Amino acid sequence: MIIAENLNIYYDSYKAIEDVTFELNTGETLLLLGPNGAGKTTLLRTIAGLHEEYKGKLLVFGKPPVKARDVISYVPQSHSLNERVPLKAIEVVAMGALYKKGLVHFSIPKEILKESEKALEFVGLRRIRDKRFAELSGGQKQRVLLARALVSKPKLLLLDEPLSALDPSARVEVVSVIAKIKHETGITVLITTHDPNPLTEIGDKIMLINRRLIAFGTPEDVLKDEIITKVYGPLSKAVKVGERMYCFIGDVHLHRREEK
Ligand SMILES: Nc1ncnc2c1ncn2[C@@H]1O[C@H](COP(=O)(O)OP(=O)(O)OP(=O)(O)O)[C@@H](O)[C@H]1O
Repeated sequence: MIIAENLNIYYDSYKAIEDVTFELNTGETLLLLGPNGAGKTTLLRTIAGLHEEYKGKLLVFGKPPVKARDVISYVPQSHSLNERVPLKAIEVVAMGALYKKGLVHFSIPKEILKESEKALEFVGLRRIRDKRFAELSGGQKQRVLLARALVSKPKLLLLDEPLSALDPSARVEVVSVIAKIKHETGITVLITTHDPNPLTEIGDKIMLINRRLIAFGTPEDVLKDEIITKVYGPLSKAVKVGERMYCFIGDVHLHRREEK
């Protein structure tokens, strides 16, 4: 469902992603891992059809991303909602459907309201339907944004660092909603992350990039000392605990490069 072949992504003459090739099947969850500046957001935005400066092959459901945008939902790293606008949670969710239909409404059509309530219920937040978005906790806000992304019934969900800036208990809340999306909807999910550990259980595949593709495969294939040390240095370590892989890494790579 996503095919990339010799993909190069540019910002003018700067090549942010170089010669990346991979395929992801429908319904799989992919963790996109790499240090600061590796190109994770760039790759995600290109797959979302939001950045079109690329060469090589890139197909999403057999189409160039920009032609598949009606079935893609993208949740950026930091949301762009102006929290001074007193929107209720339910209104934020409904925006996900209104945008996709190109509608600008002062009142939410009944059908969209119903779908938005269902989406809020799915993320476990029906009870805060009428609370102001700005007053929600970090974990609740992220779950409302997931509901907003789901309300348009996407086939592909792209999440940019969904756990950053969340405390550990909020992370658990958000990971359990992402797990529910994976297990109950069949939506294909791509997640960029600095830290794969909270997500290794739900990642079918991991892609490790540092401008170029370093590794692509199952967590067991990729989270190996000889692979992660290539990107994160000799102190990084992969560990298996029970059936799960974990890795100890730091965002040291680019800092180290800058010091040279
Ligand atoms: N709008 C832009 N114009 C020019 N260069 C950009 C732009 N956005 C990103 N870049 C550059 O492209 C490279 C990849 O950036 P990107 O944000 O995709 O990395 P990332 O892996 O998501 O990083 P982080 O983990 O820090 O968010 C970096 O060198 C960055 O400076």
